[in-house]
Amino acid sequence: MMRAAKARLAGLRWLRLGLETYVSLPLFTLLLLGVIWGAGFHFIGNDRMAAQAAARDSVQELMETYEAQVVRNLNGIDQTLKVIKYAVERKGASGALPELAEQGLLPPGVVFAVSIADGDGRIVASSPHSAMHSVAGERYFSAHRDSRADSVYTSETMRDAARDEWHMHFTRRLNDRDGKFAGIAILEVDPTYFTSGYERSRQGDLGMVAIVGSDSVARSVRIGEHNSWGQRIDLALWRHPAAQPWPGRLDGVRRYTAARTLRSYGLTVLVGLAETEQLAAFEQQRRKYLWEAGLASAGTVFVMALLWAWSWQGAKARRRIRRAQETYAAASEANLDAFFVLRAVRDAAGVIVDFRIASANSRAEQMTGRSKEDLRSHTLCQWLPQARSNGMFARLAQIMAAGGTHQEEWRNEMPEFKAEWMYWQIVGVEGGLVAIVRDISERKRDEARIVHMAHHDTLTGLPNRSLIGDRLEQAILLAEREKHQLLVAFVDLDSFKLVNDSLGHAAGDELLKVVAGRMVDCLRRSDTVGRFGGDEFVLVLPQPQGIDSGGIEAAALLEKILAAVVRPVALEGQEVQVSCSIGVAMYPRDGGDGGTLLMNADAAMYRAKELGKNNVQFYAQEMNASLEEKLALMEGLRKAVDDDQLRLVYQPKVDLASGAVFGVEALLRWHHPERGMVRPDHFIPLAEESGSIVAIGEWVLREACRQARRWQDAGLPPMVVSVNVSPRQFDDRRLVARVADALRDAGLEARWLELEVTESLIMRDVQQAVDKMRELEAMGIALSIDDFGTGYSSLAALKSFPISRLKIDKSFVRDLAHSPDDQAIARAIISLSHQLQMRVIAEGVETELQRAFLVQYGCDEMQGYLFSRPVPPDEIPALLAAPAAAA
Ligand SMILES: Nc1nc2c(ncn2[C@@H]2O[C@H](COP(=O)(O)O[C@H]3[C@@H](O)[C@H](n4cnc5c(=O)[nH]c(N)nc54)O[C@@H]3COP(=O)(O)O)[C@@H](O)[C@H]2O)c(=O)[nH]1
Repeated sequence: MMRAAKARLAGLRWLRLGLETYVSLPLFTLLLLGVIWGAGFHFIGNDRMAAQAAARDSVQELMETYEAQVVRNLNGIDQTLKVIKYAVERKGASGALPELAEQGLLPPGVVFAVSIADGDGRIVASSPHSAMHSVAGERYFSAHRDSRADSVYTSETMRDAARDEWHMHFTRRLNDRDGKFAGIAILEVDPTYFTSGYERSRQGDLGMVAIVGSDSVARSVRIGEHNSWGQRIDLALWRHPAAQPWPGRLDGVRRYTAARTLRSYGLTVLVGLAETEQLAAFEQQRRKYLWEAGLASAGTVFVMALLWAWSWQGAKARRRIRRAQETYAAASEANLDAFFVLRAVRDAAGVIVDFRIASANSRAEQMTGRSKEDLRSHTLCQWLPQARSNGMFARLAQIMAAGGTHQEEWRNEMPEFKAEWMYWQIVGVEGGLVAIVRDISERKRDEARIVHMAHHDTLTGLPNRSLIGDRLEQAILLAEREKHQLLVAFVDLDSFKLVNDSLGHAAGDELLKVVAGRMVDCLRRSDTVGRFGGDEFVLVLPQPQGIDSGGIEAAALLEKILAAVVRPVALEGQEVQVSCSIGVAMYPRDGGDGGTLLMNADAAMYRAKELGKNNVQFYAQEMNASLEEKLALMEGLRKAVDDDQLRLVYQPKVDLASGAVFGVEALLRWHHPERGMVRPDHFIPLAEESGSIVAIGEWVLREACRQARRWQDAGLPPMVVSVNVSPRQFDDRRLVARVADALRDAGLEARWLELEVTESLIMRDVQQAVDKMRELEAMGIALSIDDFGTGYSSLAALKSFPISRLKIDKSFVRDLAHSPDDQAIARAIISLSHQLQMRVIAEGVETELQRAFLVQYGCDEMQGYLFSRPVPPDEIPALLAAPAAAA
């Protein structure tokens, strides 16, 4: 089966190949050439046979004529000899010739010479007269003498003593009355006499006539104008002439020949016509035929070559098109785009009136919900009637006229296509168009999403910094044109960091979303609220109501925002409360451009923070001074370490049970060259913000370790030195290495160093904090939690930390004597610490009441002005030497 199918396919392929003009044309050309040359050679053959037949007829005809002429001549000669014989026998030799001459019976002497020889061979009479001589030695004489035959003897062509010219002798025997030999009558004839009838017009230049004796010696031969004699001619060859010409030995020329024997004279007459001359006309005709066939062949080949080249180009083009079609079909089927091949439908005037759908691929079926057959059975405007009204048809017709490739994107409103956004590429092709159509709805949605994301904050969905800038610029332009004012407010959440650090980022994010929603609810649609970054928001209020009348309404709106933000938010199962500080700048009063307005609103916001947070401040010029101050401090901090402006003071830590100092906390001081002493509260947050805390923290660590070593070297009892570690320091990947370096360089054992980290710091990323703290613990370093109670530590998390000490924040200690809440908190922390097998220390202990309360509830240690303020290192030995504080 398979083989049969293969054979059928191969047959079809050959048939198709055969039908290709570029293949059949050469075959047809060969056939035509065959016909031309076949016909040519056929005609030539016919003409050759006719020419040969004619030549043979001519030679026969010539034979007849020449034979008759020769016979006539010979008969005349014989007649003359007979007359002479009669006259001699009647009158005797001397009287015969004059009488014959007188009677006019002698032939003309120009051609013939007549003589009579007696029985001894002596010439006894002659005409014209010749010298007496003897012919007794001649063969013709002896032949008659020896034979009684009464016949003519023909001699060879010869010359003799009597006559110098070549001549033939025709002789007859003379008898006396008794019948005895009495001599001979001789008639000498010029041999050319027998060939003088040669007609050049009939026989040509190479025709031949000859007479030959029975001895095969030629008596007279004429070929063209040339006469000769004496040659030996093989009469056997001549007597059986072939139908075809043959080359004679005389000159090698091929001739048609004929021969007749004249028995009574012992002669044979020969005629020959040269083949070249007889067939000359035919040869000319043959050449003409060959030329004609050659020309016809060249013409045919030329025309066919042109046709072949044209057809080859056509076949190549068709092959290219077929391959392109196959490629197109395969590609279009595999393509994710829909393909439509459209053929222009034109009216009688050639104007495009519609497009026929010539083909479509599978994707087109999916996109339109119609089968390919269904699509193909429609024109474009039958299928999409609205194509005429929505400009689609006109556009296609225009592209058809312009040619080339066109691409466009458009929002689809035609229900026939299942796509919201579409892209098409239209390519003009011969007689129509190819439309490649793609559903780009998804891409458009992505683009819109990306544009939205580029201009909106992903967390809150509010405009981001870039869009806020745009909106602000737009609002400024509008305000400038309309001569209105514009309000720009910088909103910063208070204590947001605390929430973020303690409850984690997810809770912080949730808080930001809630706060953002509340602010949006407070504003008009024409206002903008955007997230500037972190916990900072910006409000843009074009044409704020009431600004002109003292800003009462705008202020009320901002107060409303303050109130909305401060409302508690439920996060992680607990209620969290944050406030916000708002700074306001007005256009055009506080700035003419967006950058200035934002900067001034930011300065106002900082003033709001300084003034206790949770309030609104309108920008005043002097506010920028504090901003400048902040920048100046940051710049100064960067140089503080190198310029040796930092110092450490140490505050003792006292064991409540023994009253002994067991350790000190290192506290940083900055001796500013111009400002004097700057408190850590002022510069630590700036150092943290600018990143210089890492270098400063390392200096503190090294200096504290060196100081502890100095004290030990000075003979003081070894004690633990506590160093505060800020969040940024703690996040430093090299913290552990830095600590190890500081200990090694100072020569201090790790057990004399304690690191204090805040509760909020370690609760940001519990696992990372645990890992790092375990590394430090492994080195032998103690860890304590500073400011405990201000954050949101979970019991489970606390248990996982390698902490040896909790420090009750001084905010709970301050009112410990009077505040039942603080007392409860302090008691709870003390109890919790002990349950977790940790020691607990209270900071900020200033009074005996506070100390007494702490002692009563089991607090282990204390730190505060009650025992000592932070002091320079050289004062520590004296404090250690003082009597132990009363328990
Ligand atoms: N990361 C670092 N933080 C540091 C470093 N040095 C200090 N700090 C932190 O700065 C904050 C302010 O410190 P400071 O002004 O030194 O105040 C400390 C004490 O002077 C003060 N204190 C001590 N006893 C009392 C008291 O009885 N009453 C009272 N009103 N204040 C008192 O408390 C501060 C110590 O607090 P704490 O660290 O929580 O123990 C402060 O937060 C420092 O931590 C540093 O090198 N690195």
